[in-house]
Amino acid sequence: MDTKISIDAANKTFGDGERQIVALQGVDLDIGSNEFVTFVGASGCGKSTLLRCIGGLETLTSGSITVDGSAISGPSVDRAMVFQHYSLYPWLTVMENIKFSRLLQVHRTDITSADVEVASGRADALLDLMGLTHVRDAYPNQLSGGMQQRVAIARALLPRPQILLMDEPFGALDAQTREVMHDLILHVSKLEKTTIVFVTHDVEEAIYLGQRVVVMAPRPGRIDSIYPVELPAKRDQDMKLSTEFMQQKKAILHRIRETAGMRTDYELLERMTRQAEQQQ
Ligand SMILES: Nc1ncnc2c1ncn2[C@@H]1O[C@H](COP(=O)(O)OP(=O)(O)OP(=O)(O)O)[C@@H](O)[C@H]1O
Repeated sequence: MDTKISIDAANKTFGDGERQIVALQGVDLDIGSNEFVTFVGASGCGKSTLLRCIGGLETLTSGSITVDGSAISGPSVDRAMVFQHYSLYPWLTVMENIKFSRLLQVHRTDITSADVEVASGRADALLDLMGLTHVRDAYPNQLSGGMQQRVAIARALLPRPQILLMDEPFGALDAQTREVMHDLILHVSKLEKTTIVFVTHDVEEAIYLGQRVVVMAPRPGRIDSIYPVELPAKRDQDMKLSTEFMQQKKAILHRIRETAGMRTDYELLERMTRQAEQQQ
């Protein structure tokens, strides 16, 4: 595997003393070039923290994260981030939102008008790819949630990032739109050879998209287990109905529940219901 991102003994703590939270402890992972890795795990197991550290939005307490062998020292256009909430500028049109970061840079001396022209051509191509050409002059509040998220993805892809970091990007979308977005992002990752690190709560989504599913565990946040996905590279929605898919989904869900120490005490619930009925 040609390693793109190397995470080595990564630790991250927040606060100190009794209030100290170990968000990440001893995380080791190599992510390959053009690999699509998905992260799942119980709430608070450090998924977003790890993603933010790769994005350079947080710094590790100890350990290191390198990209192509160089330690990261902050955010970079090579590592674009997409979050659950679209964070588009409501006063800018779709096209202006996509080109916003480029427009901000026009005063930089190392950016030529030719660069801006290339970016404009790429913005047109991305609009087309995302099926947004017909709404290029619309404002965000005139778009559906799925369309807004497509604008946010096009904006992230404009500088041709080598790495795309996605934190529950489709969490707020309905099931049908989410399926469309899955096939779209798989298509983009192949076309652009982007390395994608994707955090989700949806195990089905994690298996469908990922070449590997990393299960994290909480308190302290750490990698619990890694599941290679054996599905054919060219995904098809019907694969979700296959026995292999179902079995892997079941195994991962089971593992997440175990790591979270979650247990539904049905007996207690039944006793409480009976007591309440007797008191009526
Ligand atoms: N800025 C911060 N200050 C203090 N604690 C933080 C901060 N960011 C995260 N944490 C804590 O670190 C732990 C890991 O949080 P993180 O958001 O990374 O988990 P997560 O797996 O993404 O959770 P979820 O699935 O609920 O989004 C949590 O206990 C959280 O409360």
